[in-house]
Amino acid sequence: MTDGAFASPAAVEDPDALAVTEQAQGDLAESLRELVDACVRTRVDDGTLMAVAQEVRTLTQRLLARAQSDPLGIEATSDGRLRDHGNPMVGMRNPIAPPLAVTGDADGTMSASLCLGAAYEGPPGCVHGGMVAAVLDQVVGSAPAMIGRPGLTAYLNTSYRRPTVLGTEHVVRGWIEEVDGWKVRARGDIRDPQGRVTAEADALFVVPRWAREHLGTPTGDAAGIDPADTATQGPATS
Ligand SMILES: CCCCCCCCCCCC(=O)SCCNC(=O)CCNC(=O)[C@H](O)C(C)(C)COP(=O)(O)OP(=O)(O)OC[C@H]1O[C@@H](n2cnc3c(N)ncnc32)[C@H](O)[C@@H]1OP(=O)(O)O
Repeated sequence: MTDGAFASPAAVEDPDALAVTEQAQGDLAESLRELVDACVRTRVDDGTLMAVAQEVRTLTQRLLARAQSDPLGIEATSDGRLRDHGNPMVGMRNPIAPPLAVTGDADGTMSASLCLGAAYEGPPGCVHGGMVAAVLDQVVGSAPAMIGRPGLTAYLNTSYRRPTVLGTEHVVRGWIEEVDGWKVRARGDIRDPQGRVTAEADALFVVPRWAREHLGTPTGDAAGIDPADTATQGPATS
């Protein structure tokens, strides 16, 4: 929920060099997304499958020649923002991530376009329900983060109204319903190209006690939004 929502407290040493590294990291992850999609859909012969598997293992060893043992956590990036590049929904470095590009409107509504392929299939031709919930978790949870309250999901109640179809552009939105101290209740939905809701969520995000002293008072840093102003606002309906 933190992806780009906060400025780094420390200056980035060499942003130009870091931008080059990020470009290479992002390109690697994107090439692996293509590989995953090809892995699911390929119909080549058994010999080719075995040969490719061996080649992939060789490539894996090249990457592991220098690798950290811990997960990525949150890092300062070349644009001076804190980002979680390992995040499985938005992470630029994570081939499992679609990745979602979440942006905020002036009224605090967060949105992202969503078009998932064969690797995310649940019911035939449709997005897996767990993936639908994860996407909503991410986009809805980014709304509290944008007002300085990057909470963990306490609950996420998801209603599935229609199938979310693979290979089709959907719009995901999240917005704040109510702010109560460090607790933020937020809602969101996914709509198909006809504007029909395929899934919607009602969620509570809580900034954990261990994080509150580090955050101090909510900063509203990323959007300059006063939580009091957004507490009763929903999104513009379309
Ligand atoms: C820098 C940050 C990093 C932020 C980094 C963000 C990374 C991205 C995360 C992506 C989204 C996820 O996947 S999050 C991962 C999935 N979620 C989790 O793993 C969360 C696991 N649960 C927890 O850690 C905890 O239970 C918390 C944080 C939710 C709350 O624990 P706590 O901090 O000790 O506070 P606690 O006193 O228990 O609760 C605080 C208030 O919230 C209410 N509350 C708590 N849970 C619920 C609930 N399920 N339903 C209703 N209300 C609830 C309590 O009644 C209380 O209200 P009152 O008495 O004050 O009125």
